[in-house]
Amino acid sequence: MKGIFRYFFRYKKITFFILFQILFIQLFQLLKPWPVKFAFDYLIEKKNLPFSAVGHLPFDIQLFILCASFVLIYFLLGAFVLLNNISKIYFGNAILTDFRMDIYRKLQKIQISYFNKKSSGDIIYRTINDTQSIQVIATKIIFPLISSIILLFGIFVVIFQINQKLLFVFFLTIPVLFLSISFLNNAIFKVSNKLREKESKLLSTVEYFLNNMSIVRIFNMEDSEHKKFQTSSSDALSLNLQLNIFETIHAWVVNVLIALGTAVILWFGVKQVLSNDLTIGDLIIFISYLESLYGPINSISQSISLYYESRAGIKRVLSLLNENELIVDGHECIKDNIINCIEFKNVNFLYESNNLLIKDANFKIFRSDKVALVGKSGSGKTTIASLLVRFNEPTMGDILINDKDIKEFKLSSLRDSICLVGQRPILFNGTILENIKYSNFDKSNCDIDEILKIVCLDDFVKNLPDGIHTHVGERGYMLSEGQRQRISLARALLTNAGVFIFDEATSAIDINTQKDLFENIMNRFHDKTIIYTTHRPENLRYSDYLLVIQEGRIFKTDKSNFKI
Ligand SMILES: Nc1ncnc2c1ncn2[C@@H]1O[C@H](COP(=O)(O)OP(=O)(O)OP(=O)(O)O)[C@@H](O)[C@H]1O
Repeated sequence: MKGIFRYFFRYKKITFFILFQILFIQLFQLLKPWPVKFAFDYLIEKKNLPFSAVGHLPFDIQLFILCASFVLIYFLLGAFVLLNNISKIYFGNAILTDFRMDIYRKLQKIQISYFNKKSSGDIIYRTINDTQSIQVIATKIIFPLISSIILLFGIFVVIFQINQKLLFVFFLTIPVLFLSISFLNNAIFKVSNKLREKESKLLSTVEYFLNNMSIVRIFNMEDSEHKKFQTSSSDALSLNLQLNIFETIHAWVVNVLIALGTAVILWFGVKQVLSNDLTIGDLIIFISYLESLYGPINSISQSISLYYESRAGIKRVLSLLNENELIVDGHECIKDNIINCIEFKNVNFLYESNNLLIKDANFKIFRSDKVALVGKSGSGKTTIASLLVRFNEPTMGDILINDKDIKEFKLSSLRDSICLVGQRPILFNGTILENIKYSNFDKSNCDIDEILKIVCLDDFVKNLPDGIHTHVGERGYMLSEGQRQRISLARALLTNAGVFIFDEATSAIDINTQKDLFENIMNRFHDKTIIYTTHRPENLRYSDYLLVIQEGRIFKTDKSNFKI
């Protein structure tokens, strides 16, 4: 929990402002029944009010002042509550935003392999839902708890001053009220937690169907998916019903308990009034305070349940924040994105709990080399590519860029200089142009038309009704896989990187187009270093030499000596 208090300290001023408002709100809460008390104990008894400033004024003026102060108390109370709510909403949202931003920044720094181990749903849930616990802790636990303690304390002080004999009734009422409310609150929390689980299950059922629609249809699983949805829906419905019943019972029990407490106060109070130990006005204050006991007691009981619930959420978020599979940023820049030499020095790599995948890799790649990285499926080609852009770190050994440890370079500079195009093209829901321009277009030496020609997309784009402004749909699904791959390539080639890595980036493109594409790229970018992985023998010819991965070992060989 300590980890979250620093977020509170960031907003010290507003925290004190809220505490100041709470103090005034509780003061006005305590003052609420007092004008009525003075009306009964003084004016109705034809006595002057016991305040020197107003006690000598005519009766009507005194009555008017009493009525006006009654209205004024409610007016000021409302104004402070309004101010307090606005401040709390601002405060809660500000710390929530900070908390989420820290998580998001952290996510951007964690090694990519971490995300392969975790479900993305879990990470999204932690980032969006679990983080809300900090807002709950601030606005629904800490501040209400402070308000309730102040109010309870104030009530005790006032009652103690008026009549100590009746204080025992309060002592009796509070534990009974607290235990009953806590019992019911617990039941409500349990049901509402279950309801939330069911609702999130409902959401994942729909999400699963949307993401896997074709598989569901191919294997005729519609009925089974529909059943899953139906079960979660009816579970959610019955839990909703239970929740409403519990909430109604809660209100009912609280009202009855307060009525019981009031009855006891009336019993003893009336007797004391008759024996002149208590005034009618004091009795009114007692009854009014008894009613206002419900608010703080309910709030304390809710705070306890909420605390346990939020603690679980906060723990989950903090475990993400404390994740140490971090990629630490360096300080150096790669001048003009020029990489003269990439060197692997005794590099070993293994994914957590797997066998050593890369064993003692030693090789150098020089500026403008064209390198084919080959090896059978699962041999570690993509892994080598991911090490070069620091998506993952070597388990042992060093990667040197221009004779310096890769870790010394700023990640942004490294990734400006080495551009990776992965196996699966990733497009956004936008136009072809927007997708291509996602890269650092302003720094490019090429223009869009030239790049479209290089990746053999010019004719295709020209024939589209909206040309380059055609929308590609969600994840680019309105295009073929080969077209998506070529847009991904165009996006990369528009950068001013010194090294391009194409990880089977043309695997879905037909052989003839692929040939033109490779030739175009090798001609236009002859001065750049190009590393590409491939399973197609005909692609080897574009390389100067091969890097072959075999059983974890990497060796350099001439393309004529190698057969895929
Ligand atoms: N995040 C991960 N966690 C654990 N193991 C992984 C992870 N990513 C890849 N692997 C394993 O590492 C090995 C190498 O994977 P990699 O993707 O580098 O192979 P590849 O040579 O590129 O294969 P392909 O030619 O099929 O694309 C595989 O056995 C794979 O199962």
